[in-house]
Amino acid sequence: MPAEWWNAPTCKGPLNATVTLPGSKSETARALVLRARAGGNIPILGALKSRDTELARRALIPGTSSVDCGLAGTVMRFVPALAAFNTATTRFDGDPHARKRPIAPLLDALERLGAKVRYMGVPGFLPFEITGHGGPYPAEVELDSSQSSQYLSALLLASPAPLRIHLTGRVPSVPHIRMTAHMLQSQGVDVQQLDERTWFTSGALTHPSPIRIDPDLSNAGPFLAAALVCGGNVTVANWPESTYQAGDAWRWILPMFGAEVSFTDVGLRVTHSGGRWPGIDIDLGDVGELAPTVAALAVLGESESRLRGIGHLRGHETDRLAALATEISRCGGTCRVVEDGLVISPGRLHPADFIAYDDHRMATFGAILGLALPGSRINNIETTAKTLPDFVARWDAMLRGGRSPKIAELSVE
Ligand SMILES: O=C(O)C1=C[C@@H](OP(=O)(O)O)[C@@H](O)[C@H](O)C1
Ligand SMILES: C=C(OP(=O)(O)O)C(=O)O
Repeated sequence: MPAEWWNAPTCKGPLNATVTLPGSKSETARALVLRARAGGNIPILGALKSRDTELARRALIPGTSSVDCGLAGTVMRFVPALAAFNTATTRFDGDPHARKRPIAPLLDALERLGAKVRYMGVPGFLPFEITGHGGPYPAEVELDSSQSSQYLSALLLASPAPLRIHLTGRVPSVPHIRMTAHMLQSQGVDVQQLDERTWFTSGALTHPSPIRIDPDLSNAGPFLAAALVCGGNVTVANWPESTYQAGDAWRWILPMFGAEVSFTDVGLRVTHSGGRWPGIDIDLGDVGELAPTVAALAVLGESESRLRGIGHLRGHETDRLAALATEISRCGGTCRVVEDGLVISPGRLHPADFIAYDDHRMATFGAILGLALPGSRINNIETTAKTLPDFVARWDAMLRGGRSPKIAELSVE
């Protein structure tokens, strides 16, 4: 456990802040894969630079034979799919917990498409080697998509040839699949959902075109949640009018906790009288990555909350259901893990030393609770750099009522 503990700041009064956020992790990961497929021939505007996206950039350098996935689901799912359609052998490994994240259903599908997979540790998990072949490839493949939407995104993003994908499980995180389809379509690929269980891609990128990345709306969550905990208002700048990001769901989730949400000239503004709201009953199956932030608000609620549809969070950066239950009880709340989610009840809350589990969203979960529980600390707050560099500076600026560190110009790469 890191020796460094971060003293989580508390609310000093109602907020009045504007927050700027860097680009979406999910959009950047897809853009980097598409650019690699186009031989580097796609300009990307406003890409995120964080641990996950730097790992993706390195993994996608032509000729790479050994890929460090870190703890990035996007790297450990998208890049093996690319490797299966190339003729070399590529080795994959990652952080200790990445070796526990599920991937076998995707690798099984890649084997059915002709790739050779050699597990070098526990079968079904990192580390492994993939040897691709130059085709021709089968035109259809079955995929068990129940554990992660990233398996289907990976096949759609990587396939160079027409492919029908038959899903044998329920797919979580549907907006992420739609984001994949939309970004492929913007490069001239014909991607269609043929029926509830079948997807089609035409494969070839026929019209490589520039990609613009919007701010990361999932990472907007903790900042917007602060407007509820402290009262006042927080505006996240440059909120897109239309988007496939999961975090756009904050617009309907936060009103369930009594927040007012509106668009201003600057972005999305969330206003709340502060500190009191009822528990909620919510299916987060489409937007599971928002669950830790929703859970933090549920802990502070005045009645029971149920977070449903998120059994697959057991395979995220950590087993998030177990981690949330442990951390909620650490600060005096009550949390029961059920098959598809969490039941959170009010308790006598007190400050706590929250553990981040190398999970950016568990770290920000602790930061939200820290606002309300003076004296709380979080170990390894730096783990937020997985998707949000400068989290602490942005959090402090928000609490001071200022603007976040400026993102001067959206860089083009
Ligand atoms: O494709 C993506 O960019 C992602 C898909 C989702 O994964 P799961 O479907 O595994 O939850 C999401 O939770 C993750 O943060 C990012
Ligand atoms: C599940 C997440 O990430 P990953 O892309 O590593 O799966 C997340 O960011 O909440």
